[in-house]
Amino acid sequence: TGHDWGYGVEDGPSLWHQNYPIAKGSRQSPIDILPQTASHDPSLGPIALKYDQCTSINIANNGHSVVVEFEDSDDRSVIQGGPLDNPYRLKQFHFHWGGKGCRGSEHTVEGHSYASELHLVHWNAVKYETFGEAATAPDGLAVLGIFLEGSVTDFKSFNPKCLLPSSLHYWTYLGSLTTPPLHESVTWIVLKEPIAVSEKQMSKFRMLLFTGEEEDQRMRMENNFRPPQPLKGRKVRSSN
Ligand SMILES: Cc1cc(C)cc(S(N)(=O)=O)c1
Ligand SMILES: [Zn+2]
Repeated sequence: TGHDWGYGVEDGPSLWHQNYPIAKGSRQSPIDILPQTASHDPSLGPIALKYDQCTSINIANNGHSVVVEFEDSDDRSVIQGGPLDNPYRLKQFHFHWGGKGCRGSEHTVEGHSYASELHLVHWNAVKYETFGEAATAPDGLAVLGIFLEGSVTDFKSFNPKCLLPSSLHYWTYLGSLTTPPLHESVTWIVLKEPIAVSEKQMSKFRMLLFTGEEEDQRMRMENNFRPPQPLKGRKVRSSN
């Protein structure tokens, strides 16, 4: 029942290639970002986020993370600009985090991990009919990655608009979903500036539970992050 993969010793990231051979593909995510080697591309314009009319539908523990789904039947909540050729529609957002301390993000910056990473997932509704179809297309998805670092502040609500840092400077590269099925369909846009969350908020993530094979095997949901994957010649570009 449920998924044939996880983050444990028996089913973790190093074993995913057994059921998902693309795990050893040429554009896998996450990666370790090296700011010095990221080529500054003046043709990369700013990203534009239109989340004002966003309508969240539900929040759920999908056994691997906490996910907030959005109504995506029209273009009311979209990301555009930057490396994207057209608007991509907000579908959901979710988080990855560690068990304690500052490990937990999926992308790293010169080997530095953050406590958590927020992924705002968008799909190319101009070229594709459904999210499922877009999720298997090389230009089908755009995921906005935002680092969360522990600090003693509070953040008010999960409206994605107020989850954004002050600067929208970013790195961008072509990659994949970071959990199975690991489709190589994602244009990653990772913001340089993290947002601050309090240890209290982080502890709330850690109270979420993975759904075990047997319902009574409720394991603590933590360390639901995949380690950095080989760059395999890819270029990471930096906004101005
Ligand atoms: C399997 C999967 C689905 C979705 C919508 C998003 C991801 S991720 N972590 O790459 O943003 C993974
Ligand atoms: Zn994710």
